[in-house]
Amino acid sequence: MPNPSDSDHTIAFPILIGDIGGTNARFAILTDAYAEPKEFPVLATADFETIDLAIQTGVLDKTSLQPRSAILAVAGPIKDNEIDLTNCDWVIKPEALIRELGFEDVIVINDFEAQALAAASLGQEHLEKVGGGEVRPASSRVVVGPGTGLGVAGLVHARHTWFPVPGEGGHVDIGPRTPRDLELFPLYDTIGGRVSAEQLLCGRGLMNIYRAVCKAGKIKESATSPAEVTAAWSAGSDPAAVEAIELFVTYLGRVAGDLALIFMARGGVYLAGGIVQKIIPALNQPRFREAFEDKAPHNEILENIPTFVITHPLAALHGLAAYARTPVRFGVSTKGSRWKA
Ligand SMILES: Nc1ncnc2c1ncn2[C@@H]1O[C@H](COP(=O)(O)OP(=O)(O)OP(=O)(O)O)[C@@H](O)[C@H]1O
Repeated sequence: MPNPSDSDHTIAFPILIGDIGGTNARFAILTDAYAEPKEFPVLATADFETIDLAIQTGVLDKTSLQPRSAILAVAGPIKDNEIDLTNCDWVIKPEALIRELGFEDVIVINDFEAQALAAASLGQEHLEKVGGGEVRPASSRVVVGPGTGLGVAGLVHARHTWFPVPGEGGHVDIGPRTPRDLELFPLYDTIGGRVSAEQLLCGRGLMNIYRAVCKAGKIKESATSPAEVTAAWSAGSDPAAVEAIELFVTYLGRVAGDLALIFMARGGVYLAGGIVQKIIPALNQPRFREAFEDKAPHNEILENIPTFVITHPLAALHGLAAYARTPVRFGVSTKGSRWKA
């Protein structure tokens, strides 16, 4: 049974931290609050039948350290004793991890909650600023990450503590705003009859935009994957790919601006995930910030909110490590998501 309370703020070292994505799982062990995490090679989730096997083979067999606790960030709803991951076949069974792998304490959190912890703890060297505005240190922040899906989390500062606010913000509606949008929106694939932000702002979403641009211009599609669209944009070899990336950053600016308004994120908006790291020059063109700031009557608020690309390659693990070192700094709720031996 998951522990019903979240009043216990001690997590015993060594602590295994893990970021379990749809495609990749990344693990590290923290031996104490001061040491750098010992990282292990990134594992492809498809290579292991279960997470237990991945932890045993990819981590425990490679070290003499026996972690006492585990903190795992996962994409998927955390409920019950069996946690189904959204984009891969693994099912996390914390009680089995305790029984079979010798953990005393297992905490499972949402993957974007981990990204929010990263946004609270990453230094300037892991952030690339896009546009103007300055961070107000104790103000709310927002993390938006186009990846396999569109992840969103808020980060609220109160009582000297950072509270991550996980949610399903990637599924908000996005509507047409320009004459070009009015041509393209009817061509976008919908979900349940609507264009949600995630329909446009993730790997699959980039393809959705690309296909619509090709269809509108009666152009033959040449790119067949998001990576091919960004490669063709970067090389300037396919005008449809160039427009698709321009629209992608415009829509990202629009949604990021909305989220900044919702959280009054004067502490900044942090763009996470693999895709944004590949399109930083496009984000630096004026259209991303123009869309972000185009929020009458509140343009001025948005002009003063900074936006950053998170460039740390293992940002979620970094966030988990910060939490593992000093859990009291973060108001992470473990109610119903913590299991003890
Ligand atoms: N070069 C690229 N340009 C644009 N999109 C890409 C590129 N390479 C991969 N993608 C797309 O990025 C998405 C994956 O995003 P990301 O790397 O952030 O992973 P994730 O959702 O966090 O999951 P995981 O951690 O398991 O990889 C996929 O849709 C993929 O097609």
